[in-house]
Amino acid sequence: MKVASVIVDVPTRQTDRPFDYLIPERWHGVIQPGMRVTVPFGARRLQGFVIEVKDHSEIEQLKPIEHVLDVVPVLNEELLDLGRYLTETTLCFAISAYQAMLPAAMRAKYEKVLRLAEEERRGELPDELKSLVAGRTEVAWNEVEAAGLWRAAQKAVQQGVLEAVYNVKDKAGKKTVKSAALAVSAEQAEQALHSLPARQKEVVSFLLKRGEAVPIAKLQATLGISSAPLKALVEKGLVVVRDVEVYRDPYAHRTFQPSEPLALTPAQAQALAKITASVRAGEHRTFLLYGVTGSGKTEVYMQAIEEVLRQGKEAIVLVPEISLTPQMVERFKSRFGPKVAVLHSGLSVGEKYDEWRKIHRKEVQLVVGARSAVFAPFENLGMIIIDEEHETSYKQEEMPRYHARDVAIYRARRHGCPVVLGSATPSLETFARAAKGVYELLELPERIAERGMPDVHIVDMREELRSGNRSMFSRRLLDELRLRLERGEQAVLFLNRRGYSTFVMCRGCGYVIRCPHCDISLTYHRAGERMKCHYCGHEEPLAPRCPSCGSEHIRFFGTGTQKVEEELAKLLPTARVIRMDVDTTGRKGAHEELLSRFAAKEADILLGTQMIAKGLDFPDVTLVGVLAADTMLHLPDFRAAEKTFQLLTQVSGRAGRHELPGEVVIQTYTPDHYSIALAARHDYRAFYRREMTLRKAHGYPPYYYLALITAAHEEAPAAAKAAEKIAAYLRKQLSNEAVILGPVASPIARLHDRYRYQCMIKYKREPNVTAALKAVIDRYQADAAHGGVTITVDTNPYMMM
Ligand SMILES: Nc1ncnc2c1ncn2[C@@H]1O[C@H](COP(=O)(O)OP(=O)(O)OP(=O)(O)O)[C@@H](O)[C@H]1O
Ligand SMILES: [Zn+2]
Ligand SMILES: [Zn+2]
Repeated sequence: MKVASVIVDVPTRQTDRPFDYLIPERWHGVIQPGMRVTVPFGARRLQGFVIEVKDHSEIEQLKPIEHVLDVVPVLNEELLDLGRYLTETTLCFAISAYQAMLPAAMRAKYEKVLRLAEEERRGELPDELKSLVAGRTEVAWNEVEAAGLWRAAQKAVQQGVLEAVYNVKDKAGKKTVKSAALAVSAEQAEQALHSLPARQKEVVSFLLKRGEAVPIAKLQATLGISSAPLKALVEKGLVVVRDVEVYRDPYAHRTFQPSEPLALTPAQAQALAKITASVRAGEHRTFLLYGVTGSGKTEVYMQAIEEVLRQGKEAIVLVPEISLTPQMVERFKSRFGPKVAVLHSGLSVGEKYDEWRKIHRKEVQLVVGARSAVFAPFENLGMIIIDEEHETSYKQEEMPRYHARDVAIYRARRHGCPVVLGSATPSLETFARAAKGVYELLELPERIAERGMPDVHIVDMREELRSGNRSMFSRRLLDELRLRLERGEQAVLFLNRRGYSTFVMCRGCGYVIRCPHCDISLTYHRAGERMKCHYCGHEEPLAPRCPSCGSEHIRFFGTGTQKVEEELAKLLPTARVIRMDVDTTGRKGAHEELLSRFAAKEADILLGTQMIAKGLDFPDVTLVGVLAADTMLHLPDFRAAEKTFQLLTQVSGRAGRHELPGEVVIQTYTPDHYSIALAARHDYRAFYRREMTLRKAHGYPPYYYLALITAAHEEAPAAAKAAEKIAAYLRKQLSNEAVILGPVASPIARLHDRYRYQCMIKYKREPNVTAALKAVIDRYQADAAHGGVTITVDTNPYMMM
């Protein structure tokens, strides 16, 4: 008897375990762990992943597997284990973990076919398949299944004669081109040659030389012929025209100048040597490459990757979605050409699937991609790089709530290879580990070519107000902008809109009202004119006057890019402005187009949000302006200061990266705040020390662990009651050292028509915590089934809302 353990595609607590199914005889030896199947489940038929194949089961009367969806496993053993690890550490359902590893196309509607890999290999097909395939290049999966040719097909796929392809129903793009190929054998074609007219002869010789189908457009262009000779050849039966699949290549219209490795600076060489030593030794290590902006981290990555490829291994480079700019992609494409696959959210479902398939079939050795690229199904990993490792987008905010850094380290340990975390502003967690020697610190303390860091001027907006300037532009920033226009140089203006507009700040003195217990900003609630702490529930009435200076200018903050653009048009009517925000970059390719217009100097000022903070490298940008440094500083989030420091440093880093020196103007109401003052001085270490002291004092990471539990329901009292019950239960289960805050209304108190309440656990050593949280999920999700309350648990929260 052969039995498969299957994780079915129903993300609920009750179904979150393997179910056993009988493997029918015809699939013995065919079904392997990591394949997807369909199985009967109650009255339904469900998809699922086979995670184990065994010889018997405790269960009697097993139902058989109905269909097999894959010809070869889509998840290898390592990824199956990784799924178990994610289930344990993030408390997700196993099915969510496995789904997260596959491209969306494999969850979408598709039609599966088996396709001949190359015409020449038709002869290698086993006889029974040969007659089924007959003259075709592909056959539907159902046909193979109906003919009972399972095993033969699987073997042919493993030998590379056939390929299993999911034809995704994708509107985004054509995936075939009309191509011409010889319809007869090479000998027959050569014999026919001398009886052909000149033009036709050229075509046949060309096809003979190429030995494969050639797109018709290309054929005609290369030979400079009309369609007539082709038509004639088709009529003679010497040539066939057919649709040939091409990968949807989002970069097809681009040509990449090949780039050569640069001669490294001593600091770069030293960092590289450490990394490559670890690659060659095949040992797992985690490096922190801490290099100031413009210090040449990318060059170190690229040369380290070269070593990995020389070893015959593969590499993954993770880049935050937001900095996966055409510029960044270009650098890797130029260096590594067709060896690179690129994965990011701008690709259509079909394009992503094509890139994934290149990896699965080992046609590429390098992946550059956003968070989920960490699951790239390489089997011989030689290195994983995480660029801008401090970015919070590496944490997924839905199930499985994984952090790419943890997944990278898990995989690298398994493959015996290094992880390289790179940043100019490492996260506190990471720098603390490097300081303790858990990670190895590699430093690039200076910019390339002895270029200095840009001069940063802090402008006190309270002073502007006092001098009667009510504009969102300070006099200093406006003067600097004018100067750039005169000199024909470029400027980048940054407006942070991720900020919340509900903190309460005095425009007179910059004072922001904070929770006395948690050291985070209080949030303003219009109902009842109150201010609340979203960690511990502390609340107080809205102050009519500033508690610090007595001013009545206590107001709420926040303005949009569009308003800034309008004001710019008034103040600097001759300036050509490109605005980049969610509104102007929604269309596919818009992002790229706007940036290339700026690069071509079709504009003087690039005005934008987060999306312009990173990865950009323009030679003529000599001024960076930050319009409101405070917005992020006062998020109700204990990482607000860290995020502010990182953002200011990254934005400033866009200035003066080439010959021309750069200047930065930061406008703020709180010029003395350490995160702003230290960012202006480019002093990461001082910031690190200062922030660590505060984290320790208030019991936050990296000194403490956090877990966030959120209960949501259409009715507020139901959500609140569930959160209360959970808090009470956790207080009983955990030791006195664990602090359980709340329940309180979440900062985003209502989402998708559901009210949200949360509790936060702060703990240091709490062996019981995973079990307790699992129990919470079990108990309250069972309740939820009738009550409608949903519980989410985040064991390493980054979104504190
Ligand atoms: N060894 C080198 N010699 C000459 N130029 C170099 C060298 N290394 C890097 N560069 C160039 O220096 C510039 C800055 O490098 P890069 O963009 O890699 O910096 P970075 O550390 O990634 O910066 P950021 O963190 O701001 O993105 C690039 O234009 C790059 O081509
Ligand atoms: Zn004040
Ligand atoms: Zn509080």
